[in-house]
Amino acid sequence: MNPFYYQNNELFAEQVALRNIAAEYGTPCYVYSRAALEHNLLAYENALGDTPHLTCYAVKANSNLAVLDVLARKGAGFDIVSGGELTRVLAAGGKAEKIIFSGLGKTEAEIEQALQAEILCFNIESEPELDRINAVAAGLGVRAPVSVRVNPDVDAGTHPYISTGLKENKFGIDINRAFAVYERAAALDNIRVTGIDCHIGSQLTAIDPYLDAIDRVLSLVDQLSAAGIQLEHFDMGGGLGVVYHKETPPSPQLLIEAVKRKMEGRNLVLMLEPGRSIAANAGIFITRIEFLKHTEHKHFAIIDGAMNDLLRPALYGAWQEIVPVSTAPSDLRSEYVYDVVGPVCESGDFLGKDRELKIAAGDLLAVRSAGAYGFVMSSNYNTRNRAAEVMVDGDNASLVRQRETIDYQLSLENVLAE
Ligand SMILES: Cc1ncc(COP(=O)(O)O)c(C=O)c1O
Ligand SMILES: N[C@@H](CCCC[NH3+])C(=O)O
Repeated sequence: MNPFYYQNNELFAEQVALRNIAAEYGTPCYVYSRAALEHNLLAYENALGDTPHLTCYAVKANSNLAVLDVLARKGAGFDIVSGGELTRVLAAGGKAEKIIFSGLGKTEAEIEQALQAEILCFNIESEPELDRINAVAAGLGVRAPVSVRVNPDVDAGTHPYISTGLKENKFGIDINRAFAVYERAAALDNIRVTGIDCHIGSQLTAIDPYLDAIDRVLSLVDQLSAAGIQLEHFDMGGGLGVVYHKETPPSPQLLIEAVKRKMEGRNLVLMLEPGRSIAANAGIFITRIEFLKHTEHKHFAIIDGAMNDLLRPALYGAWQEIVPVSTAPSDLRSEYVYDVVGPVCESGDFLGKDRELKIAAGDLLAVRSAGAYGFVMSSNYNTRNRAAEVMVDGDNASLVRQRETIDYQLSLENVLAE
């Protein structure tokens, strides 16, 4: 499903022209489609069918309250990595019993907050973390439900910065060490061992790395079972890729069918942590061209959006499609191969390089597939206000996060008394 389409030379989000959103809420601005979010979650739910499962949306991909609310209403669980994300999910109506807590640096306060909320499970990533959770649970007089995130040493075949399942990565517990950790965990008074987890990376475009990882993890599940440690769930993580450019990722359906075959005959609830594959193509980023700058060597489109708004191109050299919001014929537009750059004082501040565009100053551009790891990775670099976020639902557009103001930014800071 693509909720962003052209009609009469105008780019729409569902039934709302992006030009109207820009006029009302200004630019730069993120726009999300409710229907696409729901559709993307349902793709997993339909593929899982009556398999016992829980789809836990990875909140880090896009944590806007309206996004969480839309997914919670459709029954999603949530994968969180901080106390802040826990607060967001609960504020958006997510159910504590459908929350799993991932991440490798959980603080005592975060653990306590999650235990008090009675979340479903902690995915632990180290032995000191296990001990910390045990101690905090003891202080509260409860048993903490725990699953070990195993690092299966599988190459996910993705960008090195977002590959997580190799032994040199900081994530998870080495699969060769995991058995001993389970034995220790099972013996702790305030820990209840409930599951096993692995997440090997993000933007995966092939099924095989998942299946390799699952084989390794299931063989550990069998060893544990033989030793009397019975697990209730297997969490396969997230990571399924989307189409940004020429990638050909499998659909959730294909992936889930292959995973279900591996899981056949096992009495394990299947858990998932998809982020990007739910949010990325449900969002678009709109920005206005301030100036066109033509030099002897290059043509630049200087826009009002920047790396502080959408970091992926600068951080990973990521390619995201950039299209004009209006394609109406106009003699004012000049056609060149442009670098689309922001006003931030860094040469790495670009949203796209070498893009063939027919544009004029004042035009709006849209960056596709920006719903995941877009706004959430934005910053105030260069004292820029973070962008507005808008959600479209049919023919209605609502502001779901107001543009920051300079007063707001300065209100967080103080000067010394003298
Ligand atoms: C533990 C964990 N779960 C889930 C995700 C979500 O990944 P993705 O957005 O690629 O589906 C991530 C990010 O890679 C993660 O680190
Ligand atoms: N931030 C990354 C994905 C990180 C995945 C988190 N574990 C991206 O934009 O592609």
